[in-house]
Amino acid sequence: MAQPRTLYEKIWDAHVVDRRDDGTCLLYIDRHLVHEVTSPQAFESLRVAGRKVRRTDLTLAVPDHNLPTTARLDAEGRRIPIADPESAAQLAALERNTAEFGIRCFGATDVEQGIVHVVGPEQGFTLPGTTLVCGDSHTAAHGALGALAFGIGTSEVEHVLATQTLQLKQSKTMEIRVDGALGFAVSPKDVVLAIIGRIGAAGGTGYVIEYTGSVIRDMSVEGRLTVSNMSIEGGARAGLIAPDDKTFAYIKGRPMAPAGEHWEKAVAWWKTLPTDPGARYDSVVTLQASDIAPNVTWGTSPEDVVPITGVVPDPMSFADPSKQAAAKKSLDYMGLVPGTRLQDVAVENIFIGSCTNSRIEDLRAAAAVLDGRRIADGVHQALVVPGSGLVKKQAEAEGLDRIFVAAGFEWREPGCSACLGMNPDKVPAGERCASTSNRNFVGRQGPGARTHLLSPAMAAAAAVTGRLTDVRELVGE
Ligand SMILES: CC(C)[C@H](C(=O)O)[C@@H](O)C(=O)O
Ligand code: SF4
Repeated sequence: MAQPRTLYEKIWDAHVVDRRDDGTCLLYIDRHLVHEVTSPQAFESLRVAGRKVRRTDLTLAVPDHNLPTTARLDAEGRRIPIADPESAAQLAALERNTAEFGIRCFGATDVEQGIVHVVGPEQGFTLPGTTLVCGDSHTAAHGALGALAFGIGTSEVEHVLATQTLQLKQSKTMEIRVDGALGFAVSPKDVVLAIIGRIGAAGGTGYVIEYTGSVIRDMSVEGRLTVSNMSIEGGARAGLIAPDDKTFAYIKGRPMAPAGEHWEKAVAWWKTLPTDPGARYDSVVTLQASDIAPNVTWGTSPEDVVPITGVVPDPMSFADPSKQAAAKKSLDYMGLVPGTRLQDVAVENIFIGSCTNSRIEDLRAAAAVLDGRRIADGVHQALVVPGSGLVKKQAEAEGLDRIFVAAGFEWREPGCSACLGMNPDKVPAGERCASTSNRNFVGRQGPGARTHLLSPAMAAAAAVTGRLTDVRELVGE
C-alpha cells in the first residue's frame, strides 16, 4: 500500500517538476494573482529581458492596496483621478502592464474589483489541489479551499510570470486541530487569534499548517478563509483546510470554476486530497473550542491576544526576557497600563474590512450587532469596507448598507483601506482603532496609530459603546 500522505504532501507531489539533491524543487504553479504593489518591478524586468508572460490564462490581476475607497466615478460617470501621485502611478502601471502582457485585470470601477484574496475565491479562480501564489503575505487565505497557497516576493513574481514555476523546498507539516463547538458569538476570527496566541507569531516558521477538527469542519467557507488568512501571522508558509462538500458547493457555478464534465472530473480528484488516515504531521497542536472566547489584541504583534474578559498583561508575567522587553515596548506604544481591563479601553476608530474579515458573513455579523443601534459619541471614524464589488452588491441587496449608515458608519468602495496605510484611509496618530484586520504592527494603520484586532461582531460592539466590549454582553445570549 502507498505511504499515507497529508493534504499538503499530495498537492506538493502532484506539482514537483524537478528535484535537486539538496531538496530544492521546481514546483509548477497553477494560479498567479497579481496586485499593484509587488508587480511593477517584475513586469519591468520582463520587459527589459524581452520575455513574455508564460501563462496569461492562469494569471489574474486586481488593484486593491493603493485604491482610495471613496467614490470612483463622478456624477457624469467619469473616473475621479487619484490624488496621491505614487498611488496613481502604481495603479496606472498595473493597468498598462496587464494590457501590454495580455493579463486579465479587474479595473477600479468593475464590480469584480476587490481585495485580491477576496476576489480569487469569489471568482472560482482559487481551486482545491492547486498551487496558488501572489506577491502578498496573506495569500495563505486561499488554503481555506484546499489550495497550496502562499505569498512570494517580487523577484519570484517575475519568475512565475516568466516560467509558471517556482523554486522551493518542502516545508514541515503542522496539524492544528480545534475540537468541540464554538460558544455564542465566538467567531472564526476568535479561533485564529486563539491559535496565534497559542503558537506565537513565529510558532509556524518552517511549517505548512493544516487546520482540522470539528470546529473547522463546522465552519463556513467564509470563516475558513478568515482562519487560513492569518496563517502568516503565526509564521507559517501556508494554512490548508481539506476540501469537503461545503467547499465544492461554494465553488460550483463561480465564473472561473470548472463546469460540465470538467466539474465532475475536478470534484472526483478533489475528493482524493484530504489527508490519509495514518499520515503523520511533524507537529500537532490541539485547542478546545470551549476555551475560546471573543478575543482582542493588546500589543503590536498578533500573538499579543487575550479574551475580552481579560486585562492588559504585566510584561514581567512573561517568562522569556525578550518577550518581557517586547511587551513593555508594545504597551508604551499602545498607551496601555498593565492590569487595565480590556473593556475599559476607549476607541475612537472602527474599521470593518480587510482580506481577513470583509466577506458577506463578516458584514452580516457586524450589521446584526448594529441593527437599531448607533455608534458612540467618542467614535469619530467608523468605516465599513466590503472586500469586493460583488460583496458590496450582495450586502446592499440585503439592506446591510442601510443598517451601517443608520448606525453612523461610512459605507465605502472595496479595497485594503485602513488595513495598512497605503491609501487615504488611516487612523490618526495616538488614536485607537478596533479593527477586523490582521496586523497590529507599529504604524500599520498610519504613523502612531494603535490597533486592536478583533472580530466583526466585536468591532461593531466597540462602535456602539465607544470602548472594547464583550459582544456577548451587548447583544445577550
Ligand atoms: C503590500 C503587500 C506586499 C503586503 C503583504 O505582503 O502582505 C500587504 O498586503 C500587507 O498586508 O502587509
Ligand atoms: S487587506 Fe490588508 S492584509 Fe489583506 S492584502 Fe490588503 S493590506 Fe494585505
